[in-house]
Amino acid sequence: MNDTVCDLASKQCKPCEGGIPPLSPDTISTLLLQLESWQATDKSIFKTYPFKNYYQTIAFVNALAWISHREDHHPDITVGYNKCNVTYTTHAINGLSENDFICAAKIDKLFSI
Ligand SMILES: C[C@H](O)[C@H](O)[C@H]1CNC2=NC(N)=NC(=O)C2=N1
Repeated sequence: MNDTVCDLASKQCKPCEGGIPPLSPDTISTLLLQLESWQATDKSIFKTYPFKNYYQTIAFVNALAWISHREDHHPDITVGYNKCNVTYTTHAINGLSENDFICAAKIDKLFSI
């Protein structure tokens, strides 16, 4: 199995303090196919999750924060009454790394619970 085509959500983020190149546009396209409705710029991936109310939105944000802490990889989040926008980029390389896609897959899984 090609390394970019396997279960992203079961992987763990690797510490990144630079020293690796950002993912290529081809790899980004391949990895995006494994996510549910995420969109990409050349340096980030983002998605807005809908919720019924503020309580459910904040419960999601709390679980997201817990996963971010566990993975030591942190998204930018924008919270509204019934929606949450999640944006991942890898600051250390000013672009996208596999960590962004691993976390996005884990957040998709969280949302589907
Ligand atoms: C060592 C550890 O991987 C780094 O400090 C992490 C922490 N969380 C991070 N989160 C994000 N989004 N980008 C980073 O480059 C980053 N670096």
